Amino acid sequence: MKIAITGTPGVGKTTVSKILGERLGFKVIDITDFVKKNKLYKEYVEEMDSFLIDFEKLKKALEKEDNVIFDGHISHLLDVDYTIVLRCDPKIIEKRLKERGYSEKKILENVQAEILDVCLCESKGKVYEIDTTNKKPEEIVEEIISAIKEGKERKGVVNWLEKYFDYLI
Ligand SMILES: Nc1ncnc2c1ncn2[C@@H]1O[C@H](COP(=O)(O)OP(=O)(O)OP(=O)(O)O)[C@@H](O)[C@H]1O
Repeated sequence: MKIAITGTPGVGKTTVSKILGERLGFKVIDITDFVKKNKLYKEYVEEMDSFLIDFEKLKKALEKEDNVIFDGHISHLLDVDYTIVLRCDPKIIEKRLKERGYSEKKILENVQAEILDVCLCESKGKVYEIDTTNKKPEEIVEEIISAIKEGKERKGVVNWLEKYFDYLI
């Protein structure tokens, strides 16, 4: 089984993926690290401080993986059996990315992406969305395991637009 753990940067993907991998005995692949290490990108985009990923090369490089968790904010674009979309209050994401030393511009871009449900809208196939706000990582992992066991699908659990509209203007 291939599971994507996706969501806005700072939402808690890596934290959750590590615990989930231990619980399921699955390998965890950090997609950003994997792309950099294997040079699966077309170019580095300076102003965005990010890589333009070569998706065909990336998918080919991952196609033989099984019993694996793809941890990354674009993992929902890969060929997976289940996509778990983590959500979190944009204020918390903003605080976490500030603590990480991101630029104001990059923080705003990511907070806006969370408000606009970007990862959720791009996710296809079996999707289960979780609002992780004020939940412990272990709690989130339990919810993921039971959702996958029961083949549950869920979208539309949060709506940040009304509360945080000011971040978009
Ligand atoms: N459920 C949680 N409760 C409290 N803090 C959390 C939780 N999940 C993650 N964190 C904290 O939030 C920060 C970001 O977590 P993490 O690195 O897992 O996010 P991420 O989505 O993988 O980010 P990125 O995509 O940028 O790698 C870390 O400091 C982590 O300790």
